[in-house]
Amino acid sequence: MATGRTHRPATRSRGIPEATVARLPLYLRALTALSERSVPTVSSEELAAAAGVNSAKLRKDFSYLGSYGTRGVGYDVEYLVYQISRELGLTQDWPVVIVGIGNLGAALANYGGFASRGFRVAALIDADPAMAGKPVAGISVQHTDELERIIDDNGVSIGVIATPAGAAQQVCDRLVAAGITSILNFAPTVLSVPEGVDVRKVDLSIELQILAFHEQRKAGEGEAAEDRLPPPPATKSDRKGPDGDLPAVMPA
Ligand SMILES: NC(=O)c1ccc[n+]([C@@H]2O[C@H](COP(=O)([O-])OP(=O)(O)OC[C@H]3O[C@@H](n4cnc5c(N)ncnc54)[C@H](O)[C@@H]3O)[C@@H](O)[C@H]2O)c1
Repeated sequence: MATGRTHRPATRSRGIPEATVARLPLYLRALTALSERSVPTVSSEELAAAAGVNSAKLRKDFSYLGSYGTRGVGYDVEYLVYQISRELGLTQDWPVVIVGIGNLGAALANYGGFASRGFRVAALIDADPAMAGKPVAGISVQHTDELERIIDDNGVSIGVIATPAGAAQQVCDRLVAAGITSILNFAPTVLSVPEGVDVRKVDLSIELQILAFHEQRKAGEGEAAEDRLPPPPATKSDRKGPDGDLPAVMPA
């Protein structure tokens, strides 16, 4: 559910548009589910439906990978899993540091989905001296004083920021100065980074606000539709007797 933009031009060096890159994880998730069910091949329509993407778009996306499928057979599931994983750089291990081990940082550290996708949590870092040495998800939390050494020792290139918003830019600057070139930011603030550093922002409250907008529109459409409807015809129960309740449809 990552949202936001990377600070990158619209196309990558190998000519794959950023929008295609953003859909590759969706295909990969759908393909992994098929692979786990030992499904050997899949049509573009089936895969598009499973990934929630338009099938013409999917075929165009796969053409960037040089994958065209076989007419009448579809795409080879295992090979596509490999191709997309390779394209996304998931065939290698990516050590990740999480900075800010509060509610969110601890939940992220405990999330098993990172490791299974090639993202190994190499270190947990927090500014609170009382946290230092405490085990979270089986890893001992280290103090921010150690940040640069930890990144260097572990060859980390991806940092996750889960600190309060007020601390995020300063943490980001230190991560970048220490050699981090990709940041996943959960703090509700916009980070400034130099050229060549990618930032992805995850903000659940923004997602909820977008849903609220759609809910409001649906409610508005419902009310407008009701306004357009002619009044329903009076039924027997509407026409209660003189000593009953008021009729729902008043006589003209
Ligand atoms: N993106 C989302 O959808 C989402 C969801 C929930 C929370 N958040 C955000 O995530 C952040 C963390 O939320 P939380 O509920 O875990 O907060 P929290 O208060 O439980 O944890 C914050 C942790 O950051 C540490 N910290 C503070 N300054 C630091 C610094 N300079 N360097 C390193 N560590 C530092 C604190 O010691 C604390 O352990 C907040 O910015 C919050 O708004 C985002």
